[in-house]
Amino acid sequence: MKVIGDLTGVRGAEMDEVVVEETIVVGSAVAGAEEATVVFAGSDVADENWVIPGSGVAAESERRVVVGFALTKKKVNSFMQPKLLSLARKKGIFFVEIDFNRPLSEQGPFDVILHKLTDEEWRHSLEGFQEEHPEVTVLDPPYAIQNVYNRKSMLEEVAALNLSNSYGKVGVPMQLVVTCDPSSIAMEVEKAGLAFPIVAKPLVIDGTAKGHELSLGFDQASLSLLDPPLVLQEFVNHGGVVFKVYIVGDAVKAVRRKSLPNVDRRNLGNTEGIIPFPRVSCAAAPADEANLEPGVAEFPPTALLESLAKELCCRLGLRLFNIDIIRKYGTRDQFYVIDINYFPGFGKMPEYEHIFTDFLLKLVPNKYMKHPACA
Ligand SMILES: O=P(O)(O)O[C@H]1[C@H](O)[C@@H](OP(=O)(O)O)[C@H](OP(=O)(O)O)[C@@H](OP(=O)(O)O)[C@H]1O
Ligand SMILES: Nc1ncnc2c1ncn2[C@@H]1O[C@H](COP(=O)(O)OP(=O)(O)O)[C@@H](O)[C@H]1O
Ligand SMILES: [Mg+2]
Ligand SMILES: [Mg+2]
Repeated sequence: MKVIGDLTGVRGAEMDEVVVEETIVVGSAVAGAEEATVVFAGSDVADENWVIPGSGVAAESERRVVVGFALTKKKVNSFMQPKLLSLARKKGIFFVEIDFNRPLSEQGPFDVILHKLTDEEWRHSLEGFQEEHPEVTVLDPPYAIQNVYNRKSMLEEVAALNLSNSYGKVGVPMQLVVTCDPSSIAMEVEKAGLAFPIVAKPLVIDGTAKGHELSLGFDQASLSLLDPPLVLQEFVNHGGVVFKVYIVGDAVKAVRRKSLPNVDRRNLGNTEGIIPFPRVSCAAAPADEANLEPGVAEFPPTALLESLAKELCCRLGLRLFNIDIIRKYGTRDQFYVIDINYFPGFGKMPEYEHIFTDFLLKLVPNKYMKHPACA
């Protein structure tokens, strides 16, 4: 493949050195240079050679994957890590921060919009933009995200799926939404037949810490201390390990995290009250494999997670999420999904920079194609 000219000026083509099959091209080019297509490989992704289609070195915006992003500072810090940005650049993917002070339609052009903001104004402007630009992929559609911001609707598709195959069974713990007066909670719980201990979770996740203020209830009398609206979920003994299963399109990767220890139901009478607990399963709390019983530490079968993820991608209409799944203690293949998070902490997902950039390129295949010589 001929390479003519050099590579500067093609915004983002700041490679000092690219490998073009056995030829090393060193230098820089002026965008819009005469003929040629450029085949280049980012130095650390040598197995992926990409050709920029069409004649001439890319005229700037028409031959690059431009991802507009609207994220909180916290999310930018945890997600936009240097290793992601540099690999993305090598693959011709450019992240452009969306300016909230200008109409979305005056920005771009974008191939993809990546977002995780909860304010209504943003949602409204994004939905308007989506109508004008159906060609732009929105990760993910606001209506689908809203579904997992409510702890009732969040798990409904998992319950409806009721996945059961030779690898195992995946359900959701018995749960009850309470919006009533606190004094009536005990009666509602008794009517629903929920067993103690019970995990009390805010019904709505609003992006603030409040949406993660969970507590454990051990006896009926204490339930009147709770502050609806809540989801009350039966506590399932699971050996102190939760599996966080990250999903990026069709890529699935599980990690182990610390979780709440088993509760001995024979001692329930000795424990009472509502006990708040911290975010026990955050990244700072990986599950220490050494102290875990073998059956507890064992990851759920990959095939089970992959079929669960595939189904939920379709049913939830989401491509970027994770699932918190636990194994019922004492069983080998009885699993419960207890939480689903939209656009979670992908920065903690092993190999996320490769997984995420490959996913983005697959979203806009006509922008780049595998050069036949490299196929
Ligand atoms: O609801 P749970 O199951 O706790 O999941 C949380 C949320 O996904 C958080 O994202 P958000 O804050 O956007 O809701 C994420 O924080 P980051 O996005 O900062 O990574 C946490 O990452 P860890 O704290 O690393 O687990 C992850 O554990
Ligand atoms: N039904 C349950 N049974 C046992 N442990 C639970 C249950 N629900 C939550 N937990 C524990 O509480 C932690 C946080 O619950 P989760 O529903 O994931 O809320 P959050 O959205 O704040 O992560 C879980 O990682 C797990 O350790
Ligand atoms: Mg969780
Ligand atoms: Mg969550």
